Amino acid sequence: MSEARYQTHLTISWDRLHRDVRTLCHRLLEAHEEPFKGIVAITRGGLIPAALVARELNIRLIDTVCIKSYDHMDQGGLDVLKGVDHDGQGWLLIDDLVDTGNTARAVRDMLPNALFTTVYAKPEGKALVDLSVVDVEQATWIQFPWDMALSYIEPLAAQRGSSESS
Ligand SMILES: O=P(O)(O)OC[C@H]1O[C@H](OP(=O)(O)OP(=O)(O)O)[C@H](O)[C@@H]1O
Ligand code: HPA
Ligand SMILES: [Mg+2]
Repeated sequence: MSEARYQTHLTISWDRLHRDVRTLCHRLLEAHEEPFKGIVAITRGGLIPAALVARELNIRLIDTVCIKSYDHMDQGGLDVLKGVDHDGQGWLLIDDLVDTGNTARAVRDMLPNALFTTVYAKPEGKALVDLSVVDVEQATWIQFPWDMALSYIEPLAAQRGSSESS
């Protein structure tokens, strides 16, 4: 599957991401009194939310499941590079988003007893996670801040001038 299935973009700034992760942390603290044994971050996208959650929930033990599914917008087969040696009981599992749910399904099988959270969730995968913060439409591509850079843009009047002269 590729780019063609995405019709719109949702651009997430660092500020927005930080706010959405803090909302996730509030919900975790409200629902779970027992401290987590640690965090399992799903690389690479889960690493940044995992660091922010670790700070808010005062968690020092962080492990990873290393898995790759997409090459930019092109979805390929799942490539699991590293797992963990437990079933997730008492652990918090974190990814940036769930889209088709392919990654979530594979990681669920590896850690069936972890509490699985993502910051963003699309409908096809949402039921696979225990907790997510922001619902995003299936046909929307989420642009994360680590995949973007600030760049110069022409003033509107100059853009109009160039379109009128062409
Ligand atoms: O629900 P799915 O359709 O499986 O898509 C979601 C997964 O895809 C992305 O990871 P990706 O494989 O692009 O690797 P990355 O985290 O290293 O960017 C994202 O970080 C999720 O892990
Ligand atoms: O919408 C998305 N944005 C970034 N990475 C992704 N990997 C799967 N879906 C997405
Ligand atoms: Mg990922």
